[in-house]
Amino acid sequence: MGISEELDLMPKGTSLHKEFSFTLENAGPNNRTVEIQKLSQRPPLFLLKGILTPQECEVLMDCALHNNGEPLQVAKTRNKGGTNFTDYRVGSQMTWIPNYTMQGLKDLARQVHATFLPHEPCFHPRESVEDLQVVHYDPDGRYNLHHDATLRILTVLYYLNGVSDTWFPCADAPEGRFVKRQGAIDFANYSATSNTSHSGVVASQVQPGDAIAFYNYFQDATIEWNAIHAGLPATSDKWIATHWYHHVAPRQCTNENS
Ligand SMILES: O=C(O)CCC(=O)C(=O)O
Ligand SMILES: [Fe+2]
Repeated sequence: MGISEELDLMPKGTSLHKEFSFTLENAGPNNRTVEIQKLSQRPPLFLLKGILTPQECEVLMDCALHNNGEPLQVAKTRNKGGTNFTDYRVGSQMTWIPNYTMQGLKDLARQVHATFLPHEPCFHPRESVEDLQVVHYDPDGRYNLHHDATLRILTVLYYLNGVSDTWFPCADAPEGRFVKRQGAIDFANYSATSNTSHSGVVASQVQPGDAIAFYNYFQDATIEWNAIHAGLPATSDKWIATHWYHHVAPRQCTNENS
């Protein structure tokens, strides 16, 4: 389950290039060469330079804003009992773009899958990748520290307007850096504020159309807790889109799209 040997063995800080070929709603070139740079080993975290064009980002934001005429939903805030963290977004609105409704979106998802999950037994889009979630944060909106599990083995997060600042406080941290208690992580030492100095890795200074990809599980299907992350307070309006990939057990494979 999970990462290819090629991506796993890449030293941190190095890059490789992959060809992608898709067209989102006729908004951009078919072929593109994407630089994939490794930002950390634990979790395996990658920056994808220019996987979308700025024009394609506009198409996605526009689609999210006019989704069937429905307004974006305001994300709920849920207090997880304790004052240390709220496991939800603050100051944001979101919607979903079904993968089958936008030309090229399925192709994008399929090609990302082929690069990042080559060992998965098959690719059945309706089972292995969720629809595209598009989120808008107001200035100062944020997503407090959390882990994307369960079931989501790979997260691919597209930065649509060049505002990023996704923080991975435990990236490449020594074992035991985080504390896991009674099934929950103690996040007390990691408040997602903009004025602390940030340990680990912060995905920052991206261009519209750059993305990050990271694995939430080890190959043996145990959870990679070092993948916890937060969306730091947005410095201005922030737009992201996310595809979450799931493991598909072999018995679920069908011939369709496999
Ligand atoms: O906004 C960000 O930078 C992170 C978003 C995130 O972690 C999520 O949507 O699961
Ligand atoms: Fe997340």
